[in-house]
This record gives sequence, C-alpha cells and structure tokens, in this order.
Amino acid sequence: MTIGDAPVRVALLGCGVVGSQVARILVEQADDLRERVGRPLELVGIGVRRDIPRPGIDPALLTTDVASLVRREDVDIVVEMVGGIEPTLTYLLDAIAAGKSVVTANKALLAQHGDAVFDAARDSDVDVYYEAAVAGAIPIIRPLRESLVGDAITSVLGIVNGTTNYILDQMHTRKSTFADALAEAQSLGYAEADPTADVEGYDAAAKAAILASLAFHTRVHLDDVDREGITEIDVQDIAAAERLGCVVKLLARCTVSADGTVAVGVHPTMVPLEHPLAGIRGAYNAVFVESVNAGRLMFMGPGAGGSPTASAVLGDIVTAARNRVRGVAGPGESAYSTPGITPPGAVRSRYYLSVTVRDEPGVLARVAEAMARQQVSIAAVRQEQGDEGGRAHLGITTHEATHDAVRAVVTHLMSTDDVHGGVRVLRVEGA
Ligand SMILES: NC(=O)C1=CN([C@@H]2O[C@H](COP(=O)(O)OP(=O)(O)OC[C@H]3O[C@@H](n4cnc5c(N)ncnc54)[C@H](O)[C@@H]3O)[C@@H](O)[C@H]2O)C=CC1
Ligand SMILES: N[C@@H](CC=O)C(=O)O
Ligand code: NA
Repeated sequence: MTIGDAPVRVALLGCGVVGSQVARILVEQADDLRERVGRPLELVGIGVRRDIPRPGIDPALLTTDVASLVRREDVDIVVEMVGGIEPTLTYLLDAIAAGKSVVTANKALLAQHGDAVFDAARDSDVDVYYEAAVAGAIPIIRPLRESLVGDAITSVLGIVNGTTNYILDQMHTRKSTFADALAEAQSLGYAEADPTADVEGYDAAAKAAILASLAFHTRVHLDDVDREGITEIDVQDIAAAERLGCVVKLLARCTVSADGTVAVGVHPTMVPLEHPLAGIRGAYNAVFVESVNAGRLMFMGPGAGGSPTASAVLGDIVTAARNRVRGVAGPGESAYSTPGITPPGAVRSRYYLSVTVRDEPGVLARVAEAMARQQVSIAAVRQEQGDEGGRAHLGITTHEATHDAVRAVVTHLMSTDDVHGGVRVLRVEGA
C-alpha cells in the first residue's frame, strides 16, 4: 500500500519495442497520469540486459541488476516487458513475494506458468494485470474478466497474432512472398524476438489458452491447444481461398463441445469474405465473443507494435496504481471449473481438401465413397482443370466433420492409385 501523498513507484523490466514506449508514455503523460491515479506515477528504475545509452531515457534509471530491482523497497509496481520464461518467471515471482503488483505482456509465460503467478498473487494479495498479453491494444482481458463475468460465454473466435495476419494479408493483397512479408512485420516491431513463435502459431496458441481460461473460468495451458502455424501456406492455398470467396486467416477458436469439454485450437482457416473477421487487415487483431445473454460481441484494433501495446500496459499500470492507493487488490481469475479438454481429433469443422487425381471415369465416385465411409459429407466439388499428364485437380469443401474423420479420408486417398502427391487440407469457417 502506498502511504500519504507518496508517488506510486514503477520499475520497468525490458526496454525494447514495448518497454521503450511504456517509458516514453510514463514521462510524456506524467501530468495526466498523476491526475488519473491521484498520485504521481514515478518511474524509479529500468532493468535492462545491456547497460547502453538509450535515447530519451535517463541513464540513472538503468540497471542490469534486475533481480535486485524487483525486490527494491522503493518499488510498488513491476512492469515486465522482457518476454520469455526464465529468468522472467523468477523476477515476477520474486516481485510478487516482495508485495509488488505486476503488469506483464508475456502471454508465453502466462499460458505455461499462469497458475504459479496467479496463485502467488492471490497469496500475497497483489494484482497481476496483463491486458497487453492478448491482442495488443484491444481491451479483451478486462471485458472477459470483469464486464462479461456475469454472462455465460459459449465461444471466442479471433485473429490474435498481428505478425501472421500481416503476412497473410500481404500474400493476398500484394502477392508478397511469405519471407518478404515476415521481414516487413519484423521491421515494424510486430514479431516476437524469435518469430517462430508467431509463424508456427505458438504465440496465438498462448493467447488462445488465456482467452479460453477467462471465458470458461478454467485453466487452459499452452499444451492443451491444438496448434498449426502458417509456414506451409503457399500461393496455391491463397489462390484456392480466393476462388472460394475466402481469405486465409490464422484463427484461434475456443468453444464448448457437445460433451461439455473445451476445445481450443489455432489453425490457418479459410474465412468467407462476408465474415466480420475476413476484413481484419495488416497487424490488426479482432476477437469475436458469443455469450448466452449479450449475444455476439466483436473487439477490434491494433494487435501488435510498440505504441499500441504500451497503451494497454499503461491502462494496467494506472489500474494497479489506483488499487495500491486505495490499499486493495483488483479482481483475480475465477478458475473454478474443470471441464476437461476436447481431444483435437474430435473437434468438428468444415474443411477444404485439395486433391490431384487421375482424370478418368469413376475416380470422383471413389473419392466421394471414401469420404462417405468416414461420415464426411461433401458440400461442393470443383474440378479446377485437367493437365497434360491426364490429371485433374479437385477442390472439395465439406460440411462439418471431425478432424479424425478427415484424417482417415486423407490416409485412405493417399493409399490409392487415384491420387497423385499429397492432399492439402485447410479448415473453412462458416459465414
Ligand atoms: N512487440 C509487440 O507488438 C508485442 C509484444 N508483446 C510482449 O511484450 C514483451 C516484450 O516484447 P518486445 O518489446 O516486442 O520485445 P523486445 O525483444 O523488443 O524487448 C525485450 C527487451 O528485454 C530485454 N531483455 C532480455 N532479457 C532481459 C533480462 N533478463 N533482463 C532485462 N532485460 C532483458 C531485451 O534486451 C529487449 O530489449 C514480450 O513478452 C512480448 O511477447 C505483447 C504484445 C505486443
Ligand atoms: N508477436 C505478436 C505481438 C503481440 O502480441 C503478434 O504479432 O501479434
Ligand atoms: Na489486449
């Protein structure tokens, strides 16, 4: 608790893309922030890995002794903008044990070690806020944790990774290569330090785990998320989506299955142009929430980048500071439910299958029969063109089927002489 008129003292860890913007706003908007908190918000230290000059930053604030900074008596709130698991987790737990409130944007850490962090915060009666951890600037954590906590959420569907949305958007609209679009996303500050986390879907999976935990009042971990990245998306997939009136998006999907278990997945998905998520461009994110009483809600805005992300971080700092001034901790997570996780193979979706077959009588019937045997119902078949080698290309869309059933179809097709090469499979979102 902060005493008298004393400032609320903030220690910042990490001064990269996001941390440097947090430091800038704390200084540039100090007067307004003081009014909003009721006390000055004072930046008392910045923990960095390398003690080098940083433009606009008072060198006296910098320290490489981060372990000591998080425990210092003159610190009330620790703002973690480092990323990664260790030593970050140790810093956060040490800060909490020392009675500091914590603000973090670290979805990877929360999706793997959230239990330890939240339990420690509850035991120490301090705040953990993490609005920036999911969908950057978009308010989505607080709406789920507070505004919608009296409702019953049935599904959360979202574009929650700015880097991959930027890449896919550039592949569709500018016909950029994957590599060029990724390099641009990195130079714009959207990508993680290791962009594998973005393009292989780990970042979106961590965010999906956090969203599902909040939406369904449970604890979903990174390992519970069925994950597929976008590294295999090529110009053929982009062209196929366009022929179907769709765009490819990396979608995070959190739903409740018929048996009450929770299904959480991240997959490149064909999204019809008329769907609200199809129009989300560049590094923007959007989260589509459906609940029993409110109905359908959509949250949209910048999902990555230093300044937008810092906006969400500052919101958390002000909230944590106000709580400290009042000597209270804000609402924690309500994770009372244990529904279990739906096995990935049992999750239902619509699919697109791209198959190259022998261009001969009876082949299409045998493909259809293989699908019928697995209860995979065909919605449409499009024969794209024959080629000189006597082959035809089929683009098949299905009605809803389980992933196990579609996988069995693919395994069978590839064992026959009718099919040449592999079978490309992508999910298709309903309009
Ligand atoms: N860049 C973005 O658009 C967004 C980033 N985030 C999250 O924000 C966090 C920070 O991301 P960025 O600023 O983009 O990363 P960054 O790589 O630009 O900055 C991280 C900084 O932490 C420093 N650092 C590394 N290890 C350290 C240590 N042990 N002690 C002190 N400093 C250390 C690095 O030198 C670097 O300056 C990550 O958790 C990331 O996932 C969340 C939303 C959006
Ligand atoms: N690398 C992330 C940054 C925000 O979380 C992204 O691209 O969305
Ligand atoms: Na957010």
